[in-house]
Amino acid sequence: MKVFVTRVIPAEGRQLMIEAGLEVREWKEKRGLSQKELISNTQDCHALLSVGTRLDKEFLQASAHLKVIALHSVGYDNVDVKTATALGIPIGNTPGVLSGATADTAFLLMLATSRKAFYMHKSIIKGEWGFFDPTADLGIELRGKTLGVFGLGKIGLEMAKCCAAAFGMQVIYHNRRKNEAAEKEVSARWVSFDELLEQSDVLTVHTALTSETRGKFDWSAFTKMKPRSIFINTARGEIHNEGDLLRALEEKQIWGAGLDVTNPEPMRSDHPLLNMPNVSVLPHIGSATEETRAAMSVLAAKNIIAGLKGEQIPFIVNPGVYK
Ligand SMILES: NC(=O)c1ccc[n+]([C@@H]2O[C@H](COP(=O)([O-])OP(=O)(O)OC[C@H]3O[C@@H](n4cnc5c(N)ncnc54)[C@H](O)[C@@H]3O)[C@@H](O)[C@H]2O)c1
Ligand SMILES: O=C(O)[C@H](O)CO
Repeated sequence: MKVFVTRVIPAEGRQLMIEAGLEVREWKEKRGLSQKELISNTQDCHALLSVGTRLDKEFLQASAHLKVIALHSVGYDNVDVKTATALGIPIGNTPGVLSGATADTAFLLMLATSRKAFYMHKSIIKGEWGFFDPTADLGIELRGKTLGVFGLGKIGLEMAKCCAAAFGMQVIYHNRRKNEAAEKEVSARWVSFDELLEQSDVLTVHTALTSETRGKFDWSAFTKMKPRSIFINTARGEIHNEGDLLRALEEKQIWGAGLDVTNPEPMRSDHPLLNMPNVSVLPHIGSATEETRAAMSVLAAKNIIAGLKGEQIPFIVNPGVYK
């Protein structure tokens, strides 16, 4: 049986599929696939392993013969899951194995932003390292401050643990429902969304992108935050409104921001956020460690192998497909 893979993936996952007797065809070009290329490459395949490729209704309807689709990500906001379920196609993702690496990225952005690290690094390259000025380029300390987590799930909990252990930060969070197990692990306290905005010194976003979370951090939200607070988003760029974030920083409604995700991606290289001292931006590298990407490829391969054997896939996004 044949699997089409929309990017070259780590050897660990590819090997697992080859050992299971599958023919693996990877898209090796250094550019994304067009919709037409995606459809034509998938036509003679039994499964698709998708690395960040948008899978919309048109693609799924043209590829209804697929026995399984495995995503090389935990997020599945770029897939029309409803259509896949209606067509009987199981969709798999890679939860858990990337939580540590992604939380590390949020922690890195928080610390880098609080000390203007990216901006100061650029100032050396520009030849601006002058005399020692005790009043210039000052950051904000994190010790004992309040961390607000929007979405205390797997990644949010890892971030909360890091912040509590490293800086003794108190953790508050907002989920639709309380996460009592996580509350115990980091002594977290549930608060309303408005209280999260009003009380957080650092507010870090870790929800999926859904119709409820899209655009949640807009002008109205930023104006409720503390003037010396830092906003971190490693979840999805569409959860914040980038124009409103820029204005909130320019008008000092908030102090700083750290982003691993932007809207759109890639961010244009002359975006004004990239020149602000209190802003740190990374190009969506949350899960980008050798260990994590290898583990993600293995989970995706396990989903493909199980799906092609006609078994229930181990990491399923749409369990309704089996009912
Ligand atoms: N930057 C990256 O490279 C990267 C890497 C991995 C994941 N992500 C993103 O992070 C997201 C979270 O991943 P996870 O594994 O922690 O997921 P998770 O399901 O374990 O956690 C998400 C949490 O958000 C909560 N939540 C959902 N909707 C909510 C709402 N409307 N209001 C408040 N809380 C809500 C859920 O209850 C859950 O606790 C993914 O969906 C993905 O978009 C980004
Ligand atoms: O959702 C994820 O796993 C990351 O954002 C990679 O796409």
